[in-house]
Amino acid sequence: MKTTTTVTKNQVLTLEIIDLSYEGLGVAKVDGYSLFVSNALPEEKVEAVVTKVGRKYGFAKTLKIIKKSPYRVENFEQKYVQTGIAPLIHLAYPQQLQFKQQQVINNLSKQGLDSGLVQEIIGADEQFHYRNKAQIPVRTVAGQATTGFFRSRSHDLVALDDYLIQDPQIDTLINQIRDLCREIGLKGYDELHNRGEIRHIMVRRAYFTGEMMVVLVVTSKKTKLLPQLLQQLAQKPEITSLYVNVNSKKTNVILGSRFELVAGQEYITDQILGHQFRISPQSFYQVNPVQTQKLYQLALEAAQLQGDELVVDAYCGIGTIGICLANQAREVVGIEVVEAAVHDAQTNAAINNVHNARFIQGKTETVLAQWAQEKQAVDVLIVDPPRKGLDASLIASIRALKPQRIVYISCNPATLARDLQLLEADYQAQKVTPVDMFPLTKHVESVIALERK
Ligand SMILES: C[S@@+](CC[C@H](N)C(=O)[O-])C[C@H]1O[C@@H](n2cnc3c(N)ncnc32)[C@H](O)[C@@H]1O
Repeated sequence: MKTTTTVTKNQVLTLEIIDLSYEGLGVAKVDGYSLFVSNALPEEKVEAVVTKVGRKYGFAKTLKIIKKSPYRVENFEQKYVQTGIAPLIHLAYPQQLQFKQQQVINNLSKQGLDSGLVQEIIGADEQFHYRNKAQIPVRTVAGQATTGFFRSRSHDLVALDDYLIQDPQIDTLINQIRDLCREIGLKGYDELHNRGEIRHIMVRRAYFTGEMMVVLVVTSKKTKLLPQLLQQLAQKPEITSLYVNVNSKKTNVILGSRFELVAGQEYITDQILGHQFRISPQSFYQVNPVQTQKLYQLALEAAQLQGDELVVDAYCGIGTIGICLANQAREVVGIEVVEAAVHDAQTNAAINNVHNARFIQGKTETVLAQWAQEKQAVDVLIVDPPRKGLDASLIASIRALKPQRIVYISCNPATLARDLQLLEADYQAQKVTPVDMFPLTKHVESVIALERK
């Protein structure tokens, strides 16, 4: 039951932060009411002065925190919160990390797992401008093509020039393409009437080589003014690869199924841990190139390879993890559902002189169910699934295949905890290491080593 109160205006209260809750804000309880304090850590004590007392029950209606916040939320930053680009911008970086670490701990605890396994989160050196990929909507605002981000849970475009977390060279290129659309008279997409010409601009920039890929998502290839834009972009030396993707459907899905190369190469090339990787427009590629190397290093350590193992790299994308560890294993088999990514993986093995890796196109759950039936031997299994985690049937196949070790790379602590709980009868988690791949957002990645009991 809530106790009603005794506070008076100007009274100084000491708020004891008991938890990090809503979007990483510290929670303190005063007279049974929750108060949220930014930039505070659990067990911290924060001084606050009562500025207004609620009339009905006399509780502290507004409080002013006396401790100065190390991070100010200024007006211009609100748009990065409203658009979901940087929902944690109100938190100083150590508090962001603490929030993310707590997410992993809370999810494990909820499933009755040992949260003591959670190691200190690996932070990033760069909080801003780290993303190597952007998919930016183009709409017509006040009669001209405008680029930006949608306000959360809406399709109202907030116009932006600086996207805060993207590579600044990507921002520059997007702004240049937007300006060219304005000059030429190309219109942004009108989703209500399924009209207009340019729907999205997708840009990827390879961090280590500087190569850039542009995909213009258009409503029709026959748009009269489109060739003018393509011609101008084809002359830009910084664009290594230029594609058009046609999406004529009335849908929220960004990309259509058809990609047409307009100029340059079919791919861009980047490097990870000294290996070269070609990336096609349809393929998944990690978005934070600096943190990716730390993530993969952890995965390689967790695999503890001796040189004679058959390693399955499930959900392998363009083959990055398998190729980075191939020289420590007998054989690597990658499994990936997207055909273009499998082709990239095969090419990537060849250009890195990796001869003991092969890649299968298919769903991990289907391929490994077949392997389980055939009683094929797997020594080490690496899984790096999308946010929904592992399919229930895949868990059953893993238990039948009995790999000695599993390395689980997860981008969603809730599905990770669910899956660890399902594997618990046969596998002991050794440690769980969170990695901050996406500073300023609520997302957290983790690497987990599991050993067969
Ligand atoms: C989180 S990404 C990881 C890719 C890669 N390990 C990396 O680090 O770049 C997940 C990948 O799994 C693929 N994928 C999604 N569902 C799949 C499934 N059921 N079976 C195999 N691959 C799948 C996606 O296309 C994507 O390439």
